[in-house]
Amino acid sequence: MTRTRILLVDDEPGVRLGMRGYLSAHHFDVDEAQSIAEAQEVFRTHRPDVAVVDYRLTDGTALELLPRLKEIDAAVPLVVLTGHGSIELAVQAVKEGAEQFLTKPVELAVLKVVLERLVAQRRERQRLRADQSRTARTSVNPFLGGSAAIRSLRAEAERMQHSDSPVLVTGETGSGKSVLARWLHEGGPRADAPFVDLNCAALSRDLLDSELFGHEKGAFTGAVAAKQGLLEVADRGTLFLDEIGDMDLTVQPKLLKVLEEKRFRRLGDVRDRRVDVRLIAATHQDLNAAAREKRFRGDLYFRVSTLILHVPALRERPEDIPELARHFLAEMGGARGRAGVGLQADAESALMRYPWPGNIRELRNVLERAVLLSGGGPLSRGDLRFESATDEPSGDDNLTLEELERRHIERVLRRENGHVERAALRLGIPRSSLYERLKRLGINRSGFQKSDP
Ligand SMILES: Nc1ncnc2c1ncn2[C@@H]1O[C@H](COP(=O)(O)OP(=O)(O)OP(=O)(O)O)[C@@H](O)[C@H]1O
Repeated sequence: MTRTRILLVDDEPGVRLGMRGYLSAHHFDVDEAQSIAEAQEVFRTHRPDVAVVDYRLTDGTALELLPRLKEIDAAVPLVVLTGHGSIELAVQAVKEGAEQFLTKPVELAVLKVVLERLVAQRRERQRLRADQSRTARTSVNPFLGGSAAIRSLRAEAERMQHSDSPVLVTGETGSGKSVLARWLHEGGPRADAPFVDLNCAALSRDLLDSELFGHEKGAFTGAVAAKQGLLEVADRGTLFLDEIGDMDLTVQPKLLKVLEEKRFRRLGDVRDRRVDVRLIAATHQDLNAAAREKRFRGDLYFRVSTLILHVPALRERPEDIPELARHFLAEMGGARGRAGVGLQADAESALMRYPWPGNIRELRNVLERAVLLSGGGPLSRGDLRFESATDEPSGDDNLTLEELERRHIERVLRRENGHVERAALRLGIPRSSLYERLKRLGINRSGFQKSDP
């Protein structure tokens, strides 16, 4: 459970001391301010979860302070304290944005309950906002299968789950990097705070900037209202940056600052805000090479790759495929009222031999299509339509060189509709040499010419 930060605004040091002592003993982190000016400064930089404001301050009243705090961050609940228990003041304070009104002397146990309730409501709102920023997903077990590769991934991931250091998840597209990131969050100490998921490749530089850091009203044309960035939404939780290798070079130093100083600035703002997030980044690229080639900042690379988890490609762990396939079939069959769709032996071995360039995502798609199109009963090899250009399982390891050569030439001829010159170009050999091989291998090129227009 992450600790709750409270800002106490009161001009009497004795009152602050009493409240601070009680709240600190009950696991709150307390910041203090004694004037309107100081309160704004501390509120902006320390990002409290709730602010408790005494009505009367040396340089004004809570009614002046509340709108200014709301302007800085409207999501933070405000509690107003007064020595004059007047309904009129309460109404005014609520109008100015106070969530709660308490009369002095405050019963500390009551204050604690009020604060806890406001914080719980705020976190729930944050969580809802975070849910909207990503496609809804349900928890998925990233370690299905018993291969040595997946067992060792699990052991490493378990060691990292309770750390606060950034994690870089590497692996081919569709191998389950996002699933692993979510698992790290859900089993870790930040699980009750949001998991915010942002794909750096999907957004233009400017959009990424304003999505991540937020902006102030008027920061650019069209910024008609201030907007919280996803960093703020993820405060206390986990920020998952997918495809970090595609993050624009101008945005990278700002992210580095967040990691090093736990501070950031909204676009158009003049001051920094504090934020506490755990970063998990994912990439299918070789980020180290990108850093060497200056396509990615070296200092950011070192920072995000403190811990690295590599998700193995599916073809490197074919023994896990039957279990994954059964998992998907049970899920899909259940959703379509066709419980227990099975796999025939020939289908299972075809799945295990196919190279899966799109990894688990592709496995899921192939099975989904097969379940939709098959007539019922266990799936056979004939029900499976593989997506890659090599529409056959490769099983290359068991082929002779001659057979491999034959298959490759046939594949290229098929792609080039039997056109020898183009096929020779693609194979990188002279046309005469391709004719010679066709003859030697007994391949009839006319069989690859498409008769359809
Ligand atoms: N262990 C798993 N069990 C069940 N489904 C999984 C598993 N791993 C991945 N998937 C599913 O496969 C698909 C791809 O997973 P995910 O998005 O995590 O991959 P990725 O490596 O992040 O892909 P990309 O590089 O394209 O972002 C998703 O639909 C996900 O639910």
